[in-house]
Amino acid sequence: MPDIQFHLASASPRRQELLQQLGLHFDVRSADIVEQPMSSETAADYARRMALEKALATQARIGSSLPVLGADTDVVLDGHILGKPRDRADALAMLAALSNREHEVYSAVAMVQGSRAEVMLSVTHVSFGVITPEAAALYWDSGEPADKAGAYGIQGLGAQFVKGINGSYSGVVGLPLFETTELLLRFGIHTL
Ligand SMILES: Cc1cn([C@H]2C[C@H](O)[C@@H](COP(=O)(O)OP(=O)(O)OP(=O)(O)O)O2)c(=O)[nH]c1=O
Repeated sequence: MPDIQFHLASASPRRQELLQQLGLHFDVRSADIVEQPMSSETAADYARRMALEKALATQARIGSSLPVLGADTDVVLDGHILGKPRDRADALAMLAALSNREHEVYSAVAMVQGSRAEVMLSVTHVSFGVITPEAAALYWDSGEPADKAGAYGIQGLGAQFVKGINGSYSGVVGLPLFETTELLLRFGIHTL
């Protein structure tokens, strides 16, 4: 096994898969932080802050000199942040709000090493077709929405609601690979 190049501060299996897609070597050291927007904090500032806090919390916990990567993905509707649903009712309300409309997905990635910290943000516009209450209930029963921002997964059954996407597909799934590659390069980690 080659030496690891950095630590991933995330429990998200999607983020691990996306980094593996680029052939990177890393270990997983998930961060446990409070994920709650501050009053009057914009979606962009919140996503950036969460990605950075995840990276910093893991760096402080493990005390490694290697870079640490954190990320955060949020669905944003009319400026309101939709994180992961609390329960079934919350998920059904999110899906009803997203039905037949366009929303944005804010996906931030942060890298820290020593006292150095950099953050990048990707914003993607996603338009949904109609989601009937019956379809939303069946979708919840599939188990897919429970651990995903906005209560959907574009990479799974949720793809059937997606009429169009303008931006970063990997960003919607959980880690914008264009920005991530740029960030890794800035810390001397090459993907090619
Ligand atoms: C919109 C969308 C989100 N998601 C997922 C990506 C993220 O895992 C999750 C958003 O929650 P996050 O809080 O960004 O991440 P997480 O709690 O899963 O993992 P960690 O904090 O440990 O890094 O939603 C999808 O998988 N597909 C989608 O289409």
